[in-house]
Amino acid sequence: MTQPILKATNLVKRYGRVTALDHCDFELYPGEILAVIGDNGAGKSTLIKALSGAVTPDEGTIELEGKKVSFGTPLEARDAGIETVYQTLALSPALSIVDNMFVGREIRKKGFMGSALKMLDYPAMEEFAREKLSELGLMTIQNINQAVETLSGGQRQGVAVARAAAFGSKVIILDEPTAALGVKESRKVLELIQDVKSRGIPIILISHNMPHVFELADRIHVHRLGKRLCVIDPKTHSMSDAVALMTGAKEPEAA
Ligand SMILES: Nc1ncnc2c1ncn2[C@@H]1O[C@H](COP(=O)(O)OP(=O)(O)OP(=O)(O)O)[C@@H](O)[C@H]1O
Repeated sequence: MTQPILKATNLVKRYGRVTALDHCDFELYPGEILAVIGDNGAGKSTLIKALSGAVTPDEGTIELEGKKVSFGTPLEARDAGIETVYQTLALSPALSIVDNMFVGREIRKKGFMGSALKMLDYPAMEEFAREKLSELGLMTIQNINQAVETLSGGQRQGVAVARAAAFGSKVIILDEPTAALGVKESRKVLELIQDVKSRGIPIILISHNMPHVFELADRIHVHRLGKRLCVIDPKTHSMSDAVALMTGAKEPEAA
């Protein structure tokens, strides 16, 4: 079998007397969409935070492309090629689309103007943003200098996913990408996720929306009580199987 691109073994994370991750294993394979499902409080967010450098696990190991990694901050994970789009979108509403795409990694002008005066190369940034948005079919956004607060929820999510796809060279993590969206907007974001997958970037999708999970996922990681209970194939399991496993109404052997 191919090597996982991202793998975690025996992750433990405790918050006082709460064990949010209880010897949890995880694998993401190249090119796949892996959904992570689980009841409220099962530990999905903590798992994703551990994989993306937002929390440091107390025990366990994480490997990216077969190499052990230990991220002290989300920035370190990002630099290693893991991009996360959080449910509470980390976009700055008052800034433009271009500015949001480049926050923290702006392109400087070449030579002295860039290195000493720290002047930004706006034309280059605009060109890059336009290219990335149009690659993902997001060019219905007319003006990339418009403030993000003037966009619809779906368009905002689109910008956040495009940013992740533009910079996330190895793994993209999407935390509830359709949670706040209407039917039409969700549809666009689902298509966008398929587009990102077709570019060969593997995706971890955390979602409570079973129809969306079953539409997109190649495999489904079922999380219960702080650990991976099982991985199911959406082609051979039903949504009610998944929910029963998630809630403990059913055990994996009987699934
Ligand atoms: N910063 C924290 N401090 C204390 N306890 C925490 C913290 N973060 C998470 N927990 C606890 O860890 C457990 C797992 O939480 P987590 O948010 O990972 O679950 P989840 O599966 O993502 O839930 P949801 O679907 O509701 O978002 C919960 O009992 C939660 O209360």
